[in-house]
Order: sequence, then structure tokens, then C-alpha cells
Amino acid sequence: MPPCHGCSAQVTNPADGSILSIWSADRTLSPTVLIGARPHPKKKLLMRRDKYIVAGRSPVGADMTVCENYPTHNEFRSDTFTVPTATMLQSAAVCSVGDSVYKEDEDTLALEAKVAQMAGKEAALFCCSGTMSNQIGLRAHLHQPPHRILCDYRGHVYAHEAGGLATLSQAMVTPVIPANGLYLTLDDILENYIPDDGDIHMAPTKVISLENTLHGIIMPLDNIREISEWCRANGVKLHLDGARLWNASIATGVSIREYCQYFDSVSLCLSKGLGAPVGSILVGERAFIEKANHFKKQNGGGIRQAGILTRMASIAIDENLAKLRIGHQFARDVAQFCEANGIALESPADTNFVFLDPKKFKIDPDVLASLSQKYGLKVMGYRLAFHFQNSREAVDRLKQMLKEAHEYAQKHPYVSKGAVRIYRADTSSTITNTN
Ligand SMILES: Cc1ncc(COP(=O)(O)O)c(C=O)c1O
Ligand SMILES: C[C@H](O)[C@H](N)C(=O)O
Repeated sequence: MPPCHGCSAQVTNPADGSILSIWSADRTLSPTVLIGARPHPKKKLLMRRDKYIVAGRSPVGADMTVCENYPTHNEFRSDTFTVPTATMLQSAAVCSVGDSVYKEDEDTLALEAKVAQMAGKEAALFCCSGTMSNQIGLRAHLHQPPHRILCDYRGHVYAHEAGGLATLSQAMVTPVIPANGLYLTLDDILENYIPDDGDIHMAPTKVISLENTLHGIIMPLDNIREISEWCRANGVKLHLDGARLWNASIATGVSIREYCQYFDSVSLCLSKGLGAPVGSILVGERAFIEKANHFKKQNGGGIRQAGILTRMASIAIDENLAKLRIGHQFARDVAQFCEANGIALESPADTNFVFLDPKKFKIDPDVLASLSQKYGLKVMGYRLAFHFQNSREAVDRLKQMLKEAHEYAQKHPYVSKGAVRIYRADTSSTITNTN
């Protein structure tokens, strides 16, 4: 265990409300709080229970909440790996416990009302994942096949939701490569849209699904507005996978409400950069949300005492929305470092991602994975994700690692032998939580 800095802090012990003065147990953290722990009569340190939840402020100033056995300061695989803060976990002791299938859970109803209001929509539905909120949302817009959904070829709804569009929606998909290499435009859509004109050879386009941000790229508001106006004039539904719309809003200053006004439905994730342990919210008109709730129940999403999760999610919005800037700053810093050192990027670092260009970086992903281990970092493929639980020290180590990887790649250029996958989930198992 690295030397302790001897920093201390005062926190409330959720077990009994007592004020604890505690010492750091890890050089990356100053205070630690053990949920459900009790002070040891003779030692300064708290009695360790079977489960650690460590919360505190790292020396670098970023708020961090780290499970002792699951550090996130060095976590760059995805913002889905963020862990709940102490205040979120403490809220579990005071949350509502109604059955949310019967709409009797106060914290769930409160979260849904809060996000519906933020989005300027009639209703909202708490879902246990972003995949569920996207898939039931898209299904609720559709009636009977033959029908088709148009989206970006990188879109999560198409590329990473286990083929849900084919099974739940029985939909054809038109995956479109944007001509500008960044985001879909109306021109891209017009070139690929299939009208419902009675031609029995075709499956007509009934829904267009956008994603903002996509690969961390922000879609400009005027581009969204132009697509929305066309959809409404042509009877096509418009859905937004807004898993990271929070990031776009924080980066641009455009409100969630202003973004959402252009869409018939929006899925907003709570479990990514915001740090909630579980959940997404689907927003839209009331009748649409009621239908989506039917598909939620059909697919096993009718969870009962959801208050434990929704209270945490509400705290995540209140406490962590502004902290998305920390991830954006880290990403910008690393992107600038890459550009200054000749490390090619695949796309602009508009928000919290840095996408290395696998074709130009020419680094063997297995070498990248082993270098990540050497530097005590959690990296998965060519995508680097940043969030408020990262530490400045780990980001600096990441830059050193990238510099070494680049020097290696220049001596030993790697050419991919197949489809390049930006996520290398297979390497995550080789990642150890060294420090
Ligand atoms: C853009 C995007 N949409 C949707 C999802 C799905 O969210 P979940 O992992 O909660 O199913 C993800 C991944 O987490 C995502 O990155
Ligand atoms: C791709 C994966 O499903 C997750 N959405 C992520 O961004 O890490």
C-alpha cells in the first residue's frame, strides 16, 4: 500500500450519523469513508467492514469516489465505470421504497418528473439501462413491419445494443456513413431515406435515430433543427440517443430542454459521466411513454423498489452535472498532448473522449494493453474516456504511456488484419488495479 499522506477530513458516518475524522489509506485519496463502518475504539482508522466505499477528494482536486478495491482514478476504458459517490450511497438509507411498477415509488416519480421538466417533455420513464431506454423508445414509435430505422453506422442503437432493433422492433436498419466524417446531416438522410410510397419491395423509414454526443462529437444545433423540421414535415419520428447529451449541454451551454425540443423521444443516461450506478431516462409525450412502459415491462424492466436507484440518480444530476467539465478538460489536455507529439486522432475531442486513429497510430492493441498495465492504467482499445473521478496524476501517466506507445509504433508499425474495434472488452480482463 503506498505511503499515506496523513491527510484527514470529517465525514458523516451513515451508519449512525456520527462525525468521523479519518485518515487517508491511499496516496491518491485524502479522506476515506467506510459505509456501514464504526470507529475503532483505539485506532484512528475505521474498522474495515466486508465492503469498502471510499469517498473523498484527491490531492488533485477532482472529487472522487472510489471503491477501495475498484479504483476509478486510473479508469479510462469508459465513463460507465464511474462509481457512486458517498452521498449517493448514503441516500439508500433514506430513499422511498414503493413498488415502481404500480407507480407508487416517490423517488422514482420525483426523478421522472424532474427530468421531464428539464427536457420540456410531458413524461419520463426510468429504465435500468440506456440500451433498454433506446430499444423500447424506438419500438414504441413503430407499429408493424415492414419498417426501417435510419441511424449513423457508429450509432450505439445499431452497433452495440445486441441486435435489439432486429428482435424487439423487427426493423431493418440503414446505417449511414456521414459524408463529413463527424455527424449525420439532412443531406445524408435524404440520400438514404426510404419513403412509405406503397412500393412493396421496400421497408420504409419510420424513425431516424440520432446520437449526441457520438464518439464524444457534438452535433451542431442548427443541424439538428434542420433534420427535425424535415422529419416533422414528412411524418418521420425522430429519436435521440442522448446517453451523453449532458456532456453536449455542458460543453455548449445549450440546455437539455433546447436540445430535446427537436426530438419526439430522448434517452438520457444517468450511469455514465454523472456517476449513478444504474439507469437511464426516456422522455417524450405521455401516450408514447405509457407505450414504452408497456415494452419496458414486457422486457423485464419493471423493477420494484427503484427508489434506491432513482434517489442516487437524482443526486448524480444535482451533484455531478457540472463536474462533467473535469472529464472534458482531461480529454482536451490529452488530445492536445497527442497532437503535439504526432499521435493521430480519429475525431475531435469535443467532450470527454479521445479517439486514437488506429490506422495512423499503428499501435498493436495488445501492445497498448500491456503498456497500460505497465503504467497502472485501465485502457480498452483505441478509445480513451475521461470523467470526474480520474486524477491528474493518472492522466499524466496516461500521456507518458501514449508517448512510449507512439515510439514503439514508429519502430514496429501494426496494420490491423480485420475490422478495428474501438472497444477491446477482451483486454479489460487483463487489467489489474495496480494503483
Ligand atoms: C451512446 C450510448 N448509448 C447507449 C448506451 C447504453 O447504455 P447502457 O450501457 O446503460 O445500456 C451506451 C453505453 O453505455 C452508449 O455509449
Ligand atoms: C460501448 C459500451 O456499450 C458503452 N456504451 C461505452 O460507451 O463504454
